[in-house]
Amino acid sequence: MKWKIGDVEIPNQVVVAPMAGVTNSAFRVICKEFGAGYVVCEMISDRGIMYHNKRTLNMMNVDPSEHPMGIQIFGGTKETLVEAAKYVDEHTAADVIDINMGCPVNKVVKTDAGARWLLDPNKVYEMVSSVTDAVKKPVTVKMRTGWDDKHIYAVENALAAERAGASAIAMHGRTRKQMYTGHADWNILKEVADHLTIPFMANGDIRTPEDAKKVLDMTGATAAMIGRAAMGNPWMLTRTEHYLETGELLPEATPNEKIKMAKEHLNRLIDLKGEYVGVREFRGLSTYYLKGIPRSARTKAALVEAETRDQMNEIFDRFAEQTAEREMKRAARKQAQ
Ligand SMILES: Cc1cc2nc3c(=O)[nH]c(=O)nc-3n(C[C@H](O)[C@H](O)[C@H](O)COP(=O)(O)O)c2cc1C
Repeated sequence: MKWKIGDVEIPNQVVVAPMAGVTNSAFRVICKEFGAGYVVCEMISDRGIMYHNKRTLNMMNVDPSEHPMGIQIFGGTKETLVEAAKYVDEHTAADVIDINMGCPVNKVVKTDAGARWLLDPNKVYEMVSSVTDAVKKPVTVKMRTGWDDKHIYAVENALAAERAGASAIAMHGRTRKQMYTGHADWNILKEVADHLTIPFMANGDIRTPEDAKKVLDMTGATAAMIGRAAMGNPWMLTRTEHYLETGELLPEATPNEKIKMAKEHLNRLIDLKGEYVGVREFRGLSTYYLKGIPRSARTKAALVEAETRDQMNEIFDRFAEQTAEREMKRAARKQAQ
């Protein structure tokens, strides 16, 4: 099902959540190739943009195959967010500007950024309207449900952003205090979806294609925003898109497919950031590709210590051989029975 953020057409209901250290351009392109309708970059500091920090500006490079995509900014004051949004509007190829109102980490909320905004719907209105007034691209906001269970202003904050001219809202069904513990509360997401007239992306704990269908049916959200479940598993996006369209569940990727894709992801990250940084950033991501594959613990431990592309590739190749051998032995045993 197609939908729109402002005048930007999104071809389906599968959205990849912004994830720092994960949704850089290398991974976003992969997500697009695996069927995501819309992707959001990792959060980018408003001050980094204002001071033209080289690393920050590099984070905003957009590959032509990524569209439609959003660039997410975070910051603690209206003025700095407006300046950063204007920069994204005028100097980047992003289709959408997203404002982070969900980041729970101390370092961020201490500067009044991220989830700190959630404590005051009036401030949300004021800041979002200043941003929407200043830019041409559609503006969206990604929120959590509230600060803690005593300060849940999910509906108020979402409506404030809508009144302020936001073109869509995404909401993670946890409070700031929860961080990543407990469960995402899809009931609150339903309440928000019931009140909004602009498109709404439901987020939190969508782990399978069936979960995506369930959250869409239950909340009436426009799209399902998927974060952790896509890490090391872009097939989750293809499978979800296909399931939502047809009701048919495609098979999961085989270990061999996963290893091949991991190597491809590593190559693309190195193309983007060079071998030294690419390998180090891929250490943490590499293990997600092996999640759920039996006897991968030692391989994971080796990957997080690898120093070069060749070392990583050798580790992956050795593991692929071992897995294939085990598979052959199992098949032979089965035939002998
Ligand atoms: C490693 C990681 C980095 C994240 N970085 C961001 C970020 O930069 N901006 C943001 O709005 N949310 C960020 N999030 C939150 C996700 O976008 C999402 O809201 C959360 O993971 C819940 O969705 P999930 O259950 O599908 O993972 C991050 C989450 C993870 C796991």
